[in-house]
Amino acid sequence: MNALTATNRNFRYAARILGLDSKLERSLLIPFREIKVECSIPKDDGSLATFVGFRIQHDNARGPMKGGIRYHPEVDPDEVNALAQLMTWKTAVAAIPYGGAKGGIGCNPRELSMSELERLTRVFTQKIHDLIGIHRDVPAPDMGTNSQTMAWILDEYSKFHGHSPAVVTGKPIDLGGSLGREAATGLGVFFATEALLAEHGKSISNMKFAIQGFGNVGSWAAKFFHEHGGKVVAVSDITGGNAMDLNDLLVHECDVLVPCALGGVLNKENAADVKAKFIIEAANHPTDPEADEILSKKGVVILPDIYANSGGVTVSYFEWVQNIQGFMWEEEKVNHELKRYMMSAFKDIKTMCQTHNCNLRMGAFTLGVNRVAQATLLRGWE
Ligand SMILES: NC(=O)C1=CN([C@@H]2O[C@H](COP(=O)(O)OP(=O)(O)OC[C@H]3O[C@@H](n4cnc5c(N)ncnc54)[C@H](OP(=O)(O)O)[C@@H]3O)[C@@H](O)[C@H]2O)C=CC1
Ligand SMILES: O=C(O)CCC(=O)C(=O)O
Repeated sequence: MNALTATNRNFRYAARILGLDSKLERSLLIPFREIKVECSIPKDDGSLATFVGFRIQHDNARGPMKGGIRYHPEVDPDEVNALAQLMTWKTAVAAIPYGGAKGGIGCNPRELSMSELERLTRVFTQKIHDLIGIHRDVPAPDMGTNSQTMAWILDEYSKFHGHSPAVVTGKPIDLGGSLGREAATGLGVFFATEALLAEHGKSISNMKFAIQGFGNVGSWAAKFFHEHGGKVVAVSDITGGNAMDLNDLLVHECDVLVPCALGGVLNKENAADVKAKFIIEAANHPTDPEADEILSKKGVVILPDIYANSGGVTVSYFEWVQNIQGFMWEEEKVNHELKRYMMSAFKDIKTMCQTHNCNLRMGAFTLGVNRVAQATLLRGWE
């Protein structure tokens, strides 16, 4: 199922549980603004290459829009739309004062040199600079982008608007980045997993973990599970897994499966074969609604993306706050606050699950959607 269809379906289900007015539902579903730009750059050999860049700004009722920028060959408007919408519910679940956005460029960063990536990032920034901003829309890294990408955006944006470190998060520390942001999504995944397992009378120690994707999120999550006595029995990146086929990892014998790469990897083709008892959605929308149904019938507990991977955007918020305060926090404080936010969101999700007698995905969706709906109603439409 297409990522947008799947995300809309989850939203509509949550809206029905909450009894939202249909006009409000429609207003929350339609993105605030969709930006599509042509990005042409000279390649290192002098030839011309043209890419398409997107920034979808989904909702700003609760604050400036926030979300990563992805460089990947499969980036398309529907996927970016879905990811932007997920950011709106995620920032609300995390109780941080932001809306949601997401961006991306359809390109293969592995096939571009550093100088080509820099030119592409600068051209994209030139095309969107007047639509992003510290109190408008604040990008961050996602798949295929990193702190260097953010440094180029910051530099290009600052040429138009003056030095503006808070316009992006996930920056290098030397440019105003936050201590702890690099590890934050993985650390948040760890805190979230710890909270879920505790609910089931279990702990990280001695549980077997299979991790798909070994980039920023997957590698940090694996490190934290390992350091706390978890057994990481399988990992994979795009080139393969440790002694197994790429897709076999998802159905590998383990207690906890942690997808940390692309969306839609758990679908009706493989869901029945999943052996894990717990799935921690560190990636965005890794589970198709059809797989959701199959897995829940099997009794698999799924911790949804809009909570499980919210550690990244939470520490992005701390970075933005530090930039605005002009004061740098110690890493201990960042991690302590991250744990506090993750625990508090878990408690709020559980309350929604009890109130509405629903699973964790709908607990998180109803929590996020309700907060955004309330903010929208309070602001009004005049
Ligand atoms: N970075 C962040 O702060 C946040 C990221 N996320 C989500 O987490 C996920 C991962 O993001 P991030 O770690 O930043 O991205 P990275 O680009 O750092 O890493 C992605 C990883 O996935 C691997 N990969 C790509 N395709 C496949 C595949 N088909 N099978 C197995 N592995 C694959 C890549 O392999 P290779 O290196 O070989 O290309 C790489 O190891 C995404 O869904 C993202 O949206 C969510 C919240 C915050
Ligand atoms: O750190 C951020 O602002 C956004 C992270 C992100 O893109 C995500 O949570 O999916």
